[in-house]
Amino acid sequence: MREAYLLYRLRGGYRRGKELKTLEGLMEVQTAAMAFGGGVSLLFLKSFLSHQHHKYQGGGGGNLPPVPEVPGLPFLGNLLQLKEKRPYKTFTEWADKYGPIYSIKTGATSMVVINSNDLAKEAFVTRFDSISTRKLSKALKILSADKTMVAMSDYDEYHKTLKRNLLASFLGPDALKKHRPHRDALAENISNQLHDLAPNSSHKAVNLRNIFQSELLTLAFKQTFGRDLESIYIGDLGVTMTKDEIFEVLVLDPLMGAIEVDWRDFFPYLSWIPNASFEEKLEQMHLRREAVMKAVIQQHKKRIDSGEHLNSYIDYLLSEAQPLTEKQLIMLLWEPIIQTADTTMITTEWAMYELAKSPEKQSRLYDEIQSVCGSEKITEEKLCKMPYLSAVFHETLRRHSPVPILPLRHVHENTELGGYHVPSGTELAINIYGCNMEREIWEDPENWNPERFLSENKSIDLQRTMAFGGGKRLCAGAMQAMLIACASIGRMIREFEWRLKDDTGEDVTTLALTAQKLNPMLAVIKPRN
Ligand code: HEM
Repeated sequence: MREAYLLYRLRGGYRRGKELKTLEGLMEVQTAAMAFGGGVSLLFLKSFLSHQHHKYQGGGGGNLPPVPEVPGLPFLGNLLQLKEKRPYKTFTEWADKYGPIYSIKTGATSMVVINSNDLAKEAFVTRFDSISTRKLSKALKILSADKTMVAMSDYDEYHKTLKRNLLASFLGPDALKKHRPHRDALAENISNQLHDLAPNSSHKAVNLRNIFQSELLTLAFKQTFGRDLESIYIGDLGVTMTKDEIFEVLVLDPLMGAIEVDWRDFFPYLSWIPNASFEEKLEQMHLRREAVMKAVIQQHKKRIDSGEHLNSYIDYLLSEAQPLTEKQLIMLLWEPIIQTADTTMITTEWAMYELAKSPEKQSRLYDEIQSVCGSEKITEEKLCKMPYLSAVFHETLRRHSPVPILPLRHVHENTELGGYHVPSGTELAINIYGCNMEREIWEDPENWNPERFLSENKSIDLQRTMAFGGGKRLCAGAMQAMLIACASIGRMIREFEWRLKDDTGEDVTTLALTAQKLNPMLAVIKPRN
């Protein structure tokens, strides 16, 4: 068994501290393009330019002007200008120079980038019918099992059915009520672990991420399968995996895999050229995830066959939903696990980082909690009475939007945005980070300042900051994320005083597909009386 496990690891099973590859990987595109040689490049350049020319002259645009272009290079377009690991920053800088909507070329693909709230709303609602599909990168195609999940599917009947299922059993108001004991257990467990660590935290700082992430995974398993999972034998791989290892296969690997760059994404007409190492890496990731999910599903199918039913997503999908293929079942059960374990943790960690950095704001929040709860526990019912806590949550989503660029949308018929003609075949990037940094809407946007939401004098709706997207593709888990993050932040501030272990100034660097803090927050915590 141990040998099989070692063999599996050697084949690339787990890699900690692996090198990040985002658009930095575009450098490889340059190398690849050079490798094809000048003659070939010129040939493609000619066909590329003629294609672009026809697109912009093509029908459907009426008299509307084309979207302003960011100047780039022939053939490569703007690829080399996107080497920065955080393209949302580059997009936002370009918005200052070229306006809130512009078009860029990533190789042979035209992409329109939107950086303002009004334009995003236009794309979410008014023009949605022309922009409701997705054209996935090679990596996302493999990892989403070719759109077999809610978030990556086109907006069609399949998507609507899946989203309905998810809301009915997992994330809608009734389902959230039923899963309440699991969220309460999460808050309780985090509190207990922090109390255990507090006495030594001035020597050994507390890494909230480790605790929170593991509890979120527990929650995700309870909601998806009815109970937590400590370890499991994976028949297809011949190994037993611990919870940490399962987390790596189900959450960390796919998050990293999703940002792997295959140069053929930028030059679709070169798709016939093999890129075996890329495909093998992603396929391995997919197979490992599938093997783990299959093992867990098998275990629970046996439970259900034996007559034991639990309040869980798998019980719902197998009894109430229309029949699903094995591939669909695997993907639908995996999706909320990765979604639960990632963005809520990112938001909570950023909020706690900002509060630990700012003793006055921390005190203000503590005073609010005390005045509402007195000697009683914080419960979800009391959250609506705490406007400052809500403001902390929304300001964190604004300043540190966990999904800084929405998954790309595909324009499938000629349309318009902001008074410009956008031809069919264009990719659309909605830069949520850019929208949340828009100076006309947010004063001093770089500054994390929850007070800005208090002056609004009205309740804050979940779409105020664009962090959950909008329209028909609005995040299905927004309410769950809000409940977990607010209840946990409230409880952690109520029970402890937080300060950063090393307050060495701003540390707002991010990592990966979602805007995870690059360096985990390390804090010293002191129990309050
Ligand atoms: C703070 C936490 C979260 C943030 C900021 C967030 C953000 C987002 C964003 C930006 C989208 C894309 C919308 C689009 O493409 O237009 C999305 C989609 C989605 N999210 Fe979340 N999310 C969070 C938590 C969750 C949780 C906890 C779940 C489930 C357990 C979840 C489930 C989904 C699903 C299913 C979709 C696809 C919706 C669709 O395509 O119709 N999210 N989320």
